[in-house]
Amino acid sequence: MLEELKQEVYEANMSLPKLGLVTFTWGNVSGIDREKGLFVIKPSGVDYDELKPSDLVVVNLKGEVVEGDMNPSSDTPTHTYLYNHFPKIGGIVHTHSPWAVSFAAAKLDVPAMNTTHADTFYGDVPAADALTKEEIEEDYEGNTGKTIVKTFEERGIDYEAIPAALVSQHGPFAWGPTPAKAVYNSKVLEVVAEEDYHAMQMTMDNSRLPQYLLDKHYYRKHGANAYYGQNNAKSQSHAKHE
Ligand SMILES: O=C(CO)[C@@H](O)[C@@H](O)COP(=O)(O)O
Repeated sequence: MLEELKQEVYEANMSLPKLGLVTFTWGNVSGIDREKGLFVIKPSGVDYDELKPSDLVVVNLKGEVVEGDMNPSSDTPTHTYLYNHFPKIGGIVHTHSPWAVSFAAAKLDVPAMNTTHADTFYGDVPAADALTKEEIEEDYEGNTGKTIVKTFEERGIDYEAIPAALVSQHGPFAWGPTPAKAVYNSKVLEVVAEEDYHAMQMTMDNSRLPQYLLDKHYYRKHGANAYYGQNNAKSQSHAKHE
């Protein structure tokens, strides 16, 4: 079942160690077949150098395993929630990449401080609200997806214009129309998080790009009426820093 999607998701998973985004077995990539309502995800705890396309687990949008001998990633409930609430995404990546995790640990947005950021993210990448003790005890992974979606809804952020979020004290989730694009967005996030950290240390400031420069770079890559957001879309987090 879904052999082509398994190959695509396998290749996306294997690009994570090549891009320096994962250590050991940390991280996972999934991809969805929207017509079938099924997604494919990395099995939990499997070393990347031992992973095979046939190991990937097929899961439905209730989070139930429909095919696979291994346990799906422990983050499957988060992927499930995001696929159900962000209907235009086709792939999701979770990593523990160190610079993005540093911002997650500090519960800080990754600010849109440079044009590399603006080429991919139309504003600050938000740190989702930290889960309460009750939410963690109730369903940590499921509520992780919920806090990401709730943060985007409350802050009025277009999930296609800013295809990533930080889960406080855990790490980044990134997404896109395909698994490969989700991996690309995950890597850009790690690069700009490191750049921001150094800029903030040197200037003790986290100043933002002016809106016109954010527009110029973002829409140069995505087009005036970008699939990703609308011409005048402003992430709430960016608007407040103008
Ligand atoms: O952080 C955690 C577990 O605490 C996970 O995101 C990470 O180890 C990846 O887990 P999986 O191997 O995908 O189950």
